[in-house]
Amino acid sequence: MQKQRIVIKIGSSSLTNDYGEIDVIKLQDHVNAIAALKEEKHEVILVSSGAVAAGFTSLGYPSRPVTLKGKQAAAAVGQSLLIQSYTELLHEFHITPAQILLTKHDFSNRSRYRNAFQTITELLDRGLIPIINENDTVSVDELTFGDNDMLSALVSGFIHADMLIILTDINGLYDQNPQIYPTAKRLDHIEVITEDLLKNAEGSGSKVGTGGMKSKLLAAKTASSLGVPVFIGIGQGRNKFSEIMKGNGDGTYIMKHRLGSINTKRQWIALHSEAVGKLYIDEGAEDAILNRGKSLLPAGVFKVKGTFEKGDVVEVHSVNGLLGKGVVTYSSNDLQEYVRKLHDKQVKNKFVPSIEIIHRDHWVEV
Ligand SMILES: Nc1ncnc2c1ncn2[C@@H]1O[C@H](COP(=O)(O)OP(=O)(O)O)[C@@H](O)[C@H]1O
Ligand SMILES: N[C@@H](CCC(=O)OP(=O)(O)O)C(=O)O
Repeated sequence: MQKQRIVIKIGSSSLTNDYGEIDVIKLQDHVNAIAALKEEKHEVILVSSGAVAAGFTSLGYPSRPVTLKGKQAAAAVGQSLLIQSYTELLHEFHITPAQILLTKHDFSNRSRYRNAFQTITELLDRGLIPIINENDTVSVDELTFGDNDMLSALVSGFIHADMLIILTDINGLYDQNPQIYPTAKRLDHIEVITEDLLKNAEGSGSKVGTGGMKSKLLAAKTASSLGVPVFIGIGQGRNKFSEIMKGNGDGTYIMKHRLGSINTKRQWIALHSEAVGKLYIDEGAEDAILNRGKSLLPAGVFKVKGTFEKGDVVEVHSVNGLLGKGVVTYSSNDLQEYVRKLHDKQVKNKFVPSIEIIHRDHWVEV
């Protein structure tokens, strides 16, 4: 098999037991399989949960804490225990891991986003295994990724992974929660994640996991929209990841065919940037940018709202509502002036330049 770049997300339930301890047998199995992938020269990025689950016992909690300070303190303890265990086990295979703790801010800030990308790429180029987790100790509720399923989807899009493997405690997605409906059927392959599938994936998971199947599906939807095929399921033994990559995994494959990957800048605009203004465009401009792949020109803009600078991200609306987001090449002041002149019959014909306001490469539809 050709060299592939694989993101593997391992949930708390696949790393720890219900008593807040790292399950060394489970961990050893993952490490053996990662080492097998490395032997085959694949690049591996691990998104590992388990910090809270591995740390709460040392803090004297009887079960996974529910308060923010409890979870953050547990993560501070558990994260170092986890990395220590990974380091020791990977060392047997002469593999060095590198810990990366990310916050949502690292994605929303364009230069931090670029830096994270460069660091991960450098680690991969040098043969290391980045082990990523959310920086739980400093992330507060409204500023979190939600869960590591979503973090793994964002990471896999961001580094253009060939596949995202979400390893969990169940062999894939069922048409209903199998814990409640014993006749539920496993879905082997899906292309589109429908509202129905999401509704039937609600319901709690293990005592140590956070998101349940629904969060995995939402993550798969994001990864899929970024052109990354996803596997959700289980596996055992040294060859579990290579078997999953070959299509023989015990779980659900989610892949859309004919989808190319989306470049990192457009991913950032779509998923992480904050729009600071709004442009309202007419039907001709809507057709040009949505159906004809054109850049947005000033002639189609009839209203500018908000204060922004050249290089900021703005929303674009038409009478049909929000169309997408893009990076503007004008400040709001210049643009307002430009649009005013353009629509002023007195000066209209004297005003010739027609430089794009949003270049097509810096535009994403919602
Ligand atoms: N439709 C469904 N198909 C499969 N699993 C489901 C479904 N609905 C709910 N679940 C639950 O989701 C759980 C997996 O989520 P979770 O325990 O959070 O995993 P992890 O710790 O690996 O992130 C399963 O064990 C199962 O109980
Ligand atoms: N960042 C948290 C994990 C959050 C999370 O999404 O957990 P899980 O549902 O087990 O993948 C931790 O390390 O405990």
